[in-house]
Amino acid sequence: MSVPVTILCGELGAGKTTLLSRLLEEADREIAVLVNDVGAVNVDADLVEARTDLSTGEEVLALENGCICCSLGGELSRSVIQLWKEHDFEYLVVEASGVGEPEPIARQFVRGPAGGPYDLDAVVTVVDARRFHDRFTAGEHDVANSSEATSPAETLRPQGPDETGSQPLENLLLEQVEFCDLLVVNKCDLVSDEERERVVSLLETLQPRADVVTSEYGALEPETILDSGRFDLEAAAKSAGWKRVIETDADEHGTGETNEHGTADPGHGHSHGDEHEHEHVHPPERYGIEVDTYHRRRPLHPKRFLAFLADAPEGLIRAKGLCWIAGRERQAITMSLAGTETSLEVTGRWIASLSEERQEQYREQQPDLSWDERWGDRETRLALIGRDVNMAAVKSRLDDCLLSDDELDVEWSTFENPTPTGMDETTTVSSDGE
Ligand SMILES: Nc1nc2c(ncn2[C@@H]2O[C@H](COP(=O)(O)OP(=O)(O)OP(=O)(O)O)[C@@H](O)[C@H]2O)c(=O)[nH]1
Repeated sequence: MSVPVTILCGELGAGKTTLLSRLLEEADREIAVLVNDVGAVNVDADLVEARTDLSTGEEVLALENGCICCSLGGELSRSVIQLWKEHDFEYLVVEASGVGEPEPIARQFVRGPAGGPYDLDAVVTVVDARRFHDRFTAGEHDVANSSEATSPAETLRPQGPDETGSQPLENLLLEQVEFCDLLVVNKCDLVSDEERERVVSLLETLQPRADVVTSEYGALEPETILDSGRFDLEAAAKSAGWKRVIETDADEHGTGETNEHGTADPGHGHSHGDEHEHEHVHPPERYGIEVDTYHRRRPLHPKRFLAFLADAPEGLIRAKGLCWIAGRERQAITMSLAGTETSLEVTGRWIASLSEERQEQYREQQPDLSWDERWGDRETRLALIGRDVNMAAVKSRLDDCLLSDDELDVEWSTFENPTPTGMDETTTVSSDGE
């Protein structure tokens, strides 16, 4: 029988090790642990080992070569298969590095060789309630003095992949939230009841599919974490709140031409009574959290768009989707804004930039593909999630970034354009003035 696995994610210091130590103390079964910590390999392993009854401690295995997600190709699978062959245990917990993306790790247990002996039970993300609150839901008075506008030149940071991947930290944090089955809001002793509720509410918007539990020092019943049977790769891959918002928008407003600028302004894609409604989706007015979409079929001016990102509206917590930037007629660029950081990454190619023949092939395969006579599939379609933010003003500022009629007629390649060109290339922009 395959061994169930729980993957434990969360930012550095969120309380993963604390939770795990309690789990090992309280669970009445043999649990093996795979620990991986960037730059501090073994520290956690020692800690966990010291707190468990395992006589040899051998069941705690540390990946020596750094980040799980960077050595995914082989080492993770090899390690867990070796562990399974050489030891006798009933459950495996993988404590993922605080900077890893959970999805590739999860895939190893579903599609990779580790899928044989193991069965992924759940991906659990631990959130530091205090830090999450301060980072993403701070009220106006908290952020008032951090809003000095900075020029894009000062804040642009082109990045390549390094040991933390190519993503800014806040983006990774939200990706860990958006790809999981259970969210543990830890360190609740450090927030007020209202702050806690605000965090929970925001998490439910960012990730409507996950269950949310709160804790202090990771004090949870083992059964909350283990044997939940929650994991479903397809559902997890589609579950991020921003993806649902975009899908609902596309479903409701179709794919065809809309009004001036090709605007498909959907209002709120998640209102109650909507047939696309899912469990946990809550009224937008709760704690001032709002969800909206932005859809235009007109390119963004690179410089104005970057200036907007460098001075992003304070209440905008999450914005994600594809953008069409003038001068990048081939590159479909994914914009991912998380808190004060935005990454722009080339994640594909517009079909409209392919040969006629290939375009036809693609369009036959995707009959629902949104297609414009003039621009093909090029468009900007973003999900917007914010708190106490004037969404109409956000969209109006985005509209100011679109090319004017006059600009549509000039050569777009003459625009100064620091946005990425190559596949997987990323440019990051920070709006916190750092
Ligand atoms: N106040 C408070 N402190 C906590 C809580 N949970 C954990 N801590 C403390 O926070 C610090 C970090 O906790 P860890 O469990 O090591 O966090 P981690 O997520 O494993 O951190 P990394 O291994 O660095 O990724 C430790 O000093 C813990 O004692 C909590 O609920 N409240």
